[in-house]
Amino acid sequence: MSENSDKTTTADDLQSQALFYHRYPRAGKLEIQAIKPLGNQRDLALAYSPGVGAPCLAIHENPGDAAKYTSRSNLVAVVSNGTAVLGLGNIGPLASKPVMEGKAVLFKKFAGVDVFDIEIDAPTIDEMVSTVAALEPTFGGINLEDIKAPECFEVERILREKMQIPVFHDDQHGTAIIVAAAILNGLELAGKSIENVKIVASGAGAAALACLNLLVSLGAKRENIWVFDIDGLVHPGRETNMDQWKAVYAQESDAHALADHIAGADVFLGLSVAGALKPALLKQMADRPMVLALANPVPEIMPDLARAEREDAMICTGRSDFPNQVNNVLCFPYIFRGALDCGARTINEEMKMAAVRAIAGLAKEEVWEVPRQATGGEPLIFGPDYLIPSPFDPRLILRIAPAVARAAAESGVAERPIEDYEAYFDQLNRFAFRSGLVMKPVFAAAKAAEPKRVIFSDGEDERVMRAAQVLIEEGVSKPILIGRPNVLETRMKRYGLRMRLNEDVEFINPESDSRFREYVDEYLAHVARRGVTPDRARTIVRTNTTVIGALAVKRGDADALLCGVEGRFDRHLRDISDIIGKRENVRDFSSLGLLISNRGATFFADTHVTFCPTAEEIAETTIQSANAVARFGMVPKAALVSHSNFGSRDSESAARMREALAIVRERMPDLEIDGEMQGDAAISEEFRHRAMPNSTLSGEANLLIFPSLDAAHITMSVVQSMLDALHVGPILLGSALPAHILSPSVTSRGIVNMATLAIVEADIAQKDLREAAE
Ligand SMILES: NC(=O)C1=CN([C@@H]2O[C@H](COP(=O)(O)OP(=O)(O)OC[C@H]3O[C@@H](n4cnc5c(N)ncnc54)[C@H](OP(=O)(O)O)[C@@H]3O)[C@@H](O)[C@H]2O)C=CC1
Ligand SMILES: CC(=O)C(=O)O
Ligand SMILES: [Mg+2]
Repeated sequence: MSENSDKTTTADDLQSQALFYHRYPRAGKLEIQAIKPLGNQRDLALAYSPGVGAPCLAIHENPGDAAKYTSRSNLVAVVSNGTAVLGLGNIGPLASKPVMEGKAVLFKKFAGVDVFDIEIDAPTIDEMVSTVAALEPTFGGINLEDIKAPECFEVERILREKMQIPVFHDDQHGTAIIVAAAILNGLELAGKSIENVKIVASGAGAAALACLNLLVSLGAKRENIWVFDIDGLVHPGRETNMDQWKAVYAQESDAHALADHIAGADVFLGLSVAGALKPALLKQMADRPMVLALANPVPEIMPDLARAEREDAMICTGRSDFPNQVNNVLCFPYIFRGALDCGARTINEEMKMAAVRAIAGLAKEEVWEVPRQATGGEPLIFGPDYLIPSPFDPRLILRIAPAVARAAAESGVAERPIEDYEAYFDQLNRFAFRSGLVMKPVFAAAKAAEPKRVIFSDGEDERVMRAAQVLIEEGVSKPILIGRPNVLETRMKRYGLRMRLNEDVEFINPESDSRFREYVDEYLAHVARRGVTPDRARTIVRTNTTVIGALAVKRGDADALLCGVEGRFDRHLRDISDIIGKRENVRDFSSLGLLISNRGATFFADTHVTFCPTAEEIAETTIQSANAVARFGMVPKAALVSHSNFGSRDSESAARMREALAIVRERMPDLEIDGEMQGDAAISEEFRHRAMPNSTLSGEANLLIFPSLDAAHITMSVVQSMLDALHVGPILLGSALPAHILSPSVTSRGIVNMATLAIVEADIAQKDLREAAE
């Protein structure tokens, strides 16, 4: 089978999967949701007549109040007349709807911006302008989409003049911003200057001309730019298919084919149609050429064909299945986020330039938490295959939105300039990383903590190494990696990490460490009477990195241990138990899982250790869990959950939960707790009060204690999947010194969270020890 037929099969698969994706389980990609309660007569009276009259009159008196009382300031219209839909051409407004719904989803997911997609049957400039201008009362901004050139230029110009809210033609300016960022970074790598490069553009439409205009304002020379459309070279005196916007780039020549002018080009900019660049032409381009084949969904040249012709080319497409996705999705959600948040009246040149700089700069920062599919699994390090950030980089919003809002304020177009950029950054950070709010007090405590040394058993794992880099940069921890130094060095280089062995990060080499003999002796002291011979102990201490890490913590060479990225939970727990042991007065270990979702933070116990705990063990887990919850700066509210609701069943497990409640009440009288109760009663006070009006638990429980490991683990994993929640944990409870067993699916961010928590635990443990000694 040839390479081409493989591609065809893949393309066919994608088409049918895309149809399925759009059709099931419900047609389309989005819905509208209410964000205020509407559960009773009172709510109805507030949301609708008569209450709704109050905000209406307030807005009538002061139109600015629309930002306070309606969704307008977070609402954007994605408007298309369907005349240039992707590279599919003039397929009309109805057929454009999947693209516009798609843009709406991207706005929402990537930047929290609400969108109504509006497909209008308005093929002329006048129809388009009068329809869109009339929408101003509804929206905080207008994103024009897939409107063909040259009409789009006039539509946008007139609307910008008429409207007091941002009007932004995404295919022009969103594309131009990303293209500019990619080209600036690519030229930097090639050691070329924008003033000198030759640019050949295929396409003279909305996207291509806007890109060229922005490149010119960044220093590119008009005389170095050659533009081609359906009729070939845009040149003076051409009578057909010309307009004033193309004419700006007209170049004198008798030869009118792209093939006549590609020689020596440093940049090919394709914003036209599939297959517009013939592979053989690449041979004539300059050294280290940039090939931006950005037509969607099929580019001007497929990257594998381009690569086959030119090893040294830097290749970008608009697609997510190749490296360097130059697509306006990297821009439009965030430029609108920044513009809406400061009440910008427009999106001006200063704001666009701020976005270019923010995106170009982000590509040079270290990457530590971005899905790899986008680059086919290759490491994301600034270079020819990583000129711009991945669309999934959560930092895009953090870099672009504040830069845009600041530029809006400085250029005088912000109605509500951001007053506190630090608070604004925190707000965006919470959106980008849902764990932000919950983890904030833990990070603050870890930064202030004295003990800093977290030892990582899986020191050679990429996620661990990336997490170590972040921990160093954030000043949270001084990581110790268990790993072979040559492997660590090679991987640091491969992942583009700045940390240096022995300078920023210590290591223990399992194959050779001067402390080996002492570690073996220490290990034997713990396990000699359990059938472990000295020979076996030597082998274990050389090969089992959890044992090495636990020994380091036990001996005071490290303050906390993180292990478990590979291997089974119970085996890691056995090693921790053998070497570090249990805290005084604790019968057994247990574990706590934290889920963070849009609904907030909820803890689940015991998710990993004891299959069917006794009442005594449940009580112990509850008390330890409540103390752990308090470390997050939260007041624990515990529910002992069961199939039984306050004595409604007399089963063995319900009785165990009741017994556990009595023990906890005696040992920790201040804890807000009740049970046994069903899951819905734990979450809803209303349900709880129906069964138990005098419950000693108020509001929503944030700590759910289960009667069995099965129940805890299954509930947590189902809730996590259904709510798309972030998991922090498992948090090991009962260890004499801080140690946690990560799960094999943990992310770098998850490791950072757990290491931070371990530092705080180490700090508390060491303070307790000092107090006890005084
Ligand atoms: N990656 C990204 O982020 C983006 C990609 N795009 C892609 O860019 C392309 C153009 O979009 P847009 O500018 O909005 O559309 P327009 O309709 O405004 O422009 C299309 C341009 O392509 C030209 N063209 C058509 N066929 C050929 C050909 N065979 N050879 C050379 N030029 C040709 C047209 O020529 P003529 O002027 O003679 O009609 C026109 O200038 C689309 O494929 C779109 O998907 C667009 C925006 C963003
Ligand atoms: C990406 C985009 O907006 C387009 O291809 O039209
Ligand atoms: Mg588009």
